Amino acid sequence: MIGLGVLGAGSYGTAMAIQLARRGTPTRLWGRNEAELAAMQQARVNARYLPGCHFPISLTATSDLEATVQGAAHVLIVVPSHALRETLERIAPLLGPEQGLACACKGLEPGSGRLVHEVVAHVLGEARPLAVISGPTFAKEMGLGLPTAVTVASLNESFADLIAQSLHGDGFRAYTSDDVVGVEIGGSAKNVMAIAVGIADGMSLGANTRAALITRGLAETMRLGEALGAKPETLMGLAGMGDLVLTCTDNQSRNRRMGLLLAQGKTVPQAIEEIQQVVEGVKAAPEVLRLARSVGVDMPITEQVVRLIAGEITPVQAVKNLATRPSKAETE
Ligand SMILES: NC(=O)C1=CN([C@@H]2O[C@H](COP(=O)(O)OP(=O)(O)OC[C@H]3O[C@@H](n4cnc5c(N)ncnc54)[C@H](OP(=O)(O)O)[C@@H]3O)[C@@H](O)[C@H]2O)C=CC1
Ligand SMILES: O=C(CO)COP(=O)(O)O
Repeated sequence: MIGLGVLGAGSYGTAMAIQLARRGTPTRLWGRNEAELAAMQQARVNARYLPGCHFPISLTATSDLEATVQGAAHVLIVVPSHALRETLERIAPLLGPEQGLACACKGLEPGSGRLVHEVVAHVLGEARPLAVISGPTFAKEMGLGLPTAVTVASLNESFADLIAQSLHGDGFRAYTSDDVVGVEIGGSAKNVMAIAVGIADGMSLGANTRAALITRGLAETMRLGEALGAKPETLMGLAGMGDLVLTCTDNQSRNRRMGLLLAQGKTVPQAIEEIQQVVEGVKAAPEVLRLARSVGVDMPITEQVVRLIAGEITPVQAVKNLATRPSKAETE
């Protein structure tokens, strides 16, 4: 049985490590806070980020990065997107040539707008196998072992299979794909849409508005995906529509909760302070919009979220701006 090293001991890194270990994969979970990781290893639970989800026997929590990377056949990175480059730079001197990387970060690099696979290529080159993992997967439900499905995408079919097989089983389904860009776009854009839907729900705009935003959010995500070479069926699948619906409709989503708090008149820093975990859509929104503009794609919902986050408009103005757009063909 191969061993995997999971980097990032927040809610999702912990849930991923639990699932791998549950399947019998010897798994080390690395986090940067020495005291917290020692406490986790002792208590067999991540009390801060994933309370109530107990560690299987083959899971070890540690703050020893070198041992985690060098003791693993392959490495799974589950830090927030803004910490991806720093994490890659830290592990670059530790990685062996045969080690593959999987990434479960849902976002774009702040500032550069690079997709996850582009950041990896920029730091480590393109020689080693790379997979990206995405889909409708709230950490808590995964950690509790409730049925869940994800997409594992890689241009290297056998690496996608290997990562999928390491996770698959016990009610957890891992599907494979070769559409890395589609999976990355789906995972990044849905967080922006969840902020939009949270705002609308926070303003009590009703179920019709929610359904319209989700559907038109999917339409603008698919336009962007198409322009970047993604397959439409990926964006209609788990990493697209699946995750969009999940994140937009359930209050486990931190992005949706951000929208709900913005609708109450809270500022972005106040909402982040209240949520206490990463809210990827805040940093992703301007990058998604910039990327869309660079390929000539119109993303009106994303644009309103960007302007609202920047403090340029209020939730009421954002709704008015969307509602007063001229009529057009639905499939345009
Ligand atoms: N939670 C979920 O349900 C899901 C999350 N994801 C994705 O997983 C990724 C991680 O999110 P999630 O686990 O939820 O976030 P959390 O906010 O739960 O945890 C973030 C973790 O990242 C760590 N971290 C932050 N910066 C660094 C850094 N520079 N170096 C090392 N570790 C760092 C934090 O450490 P510290 O505590 O020391 O600050 C913390 O352990 C995101 O891209 C998210 O979109 C994907 C699917 C589901
Ligand atoms: O990506 C997620 C579920 O698939 C988690 O969404 P949030 O980051 O909005 O909590």
